[in-house]
Amino acid sequence: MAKVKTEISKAVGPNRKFEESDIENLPYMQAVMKESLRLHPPLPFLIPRETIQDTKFMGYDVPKGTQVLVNAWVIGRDPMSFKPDRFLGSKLDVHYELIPFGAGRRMCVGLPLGHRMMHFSLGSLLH
Ligand code: HEM
Repeated sequence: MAKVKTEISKAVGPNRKFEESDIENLPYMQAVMKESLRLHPPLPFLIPRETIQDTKFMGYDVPKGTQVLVNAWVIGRDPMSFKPDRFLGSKLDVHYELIPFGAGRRMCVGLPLGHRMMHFSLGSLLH
């Protein structure tokens, strides 16, 4: 928390409000958000999907019409320690590195908006 506040103080200063354009200059705050989403995904099972045809996946037969859930909560529990630095320098949309918004061609189309809203809210609060 102290590290994010210091970063915001340096980038924004005391004489104006936090602005959306400040987000790109706050790499540590972005890393904190990624680490928080990894450990606490808002949609722990993402969005349920259904197979449209009989499928063989990693040796398993998955019949047509099967509901498929991805347990992002469990996937994001390893490692358990809160260490934002692990995300410094990474991009949110890197394939399968971070999956609270899903992955692949049906991943969240609202990612850019959700991403901005979350960072803007957190940045404004801490500033
Ligand atoms: C923190 C904010 C959000 C999170 C964590 C989130 C998460 C997700 C997840 C996990 C999926 C399923 C992806 C998959 O199956 O691979 C999804 C799909 C979707 N999201 Fe979001 N979402 C967020 C914000 C938004 C916003 C702000 C919008 C719209 C303005 C939005 C619109 C959609 C739509 C339309 C889909 C369906 C995409 C498809 O099936 O092709 N989401 N979201």
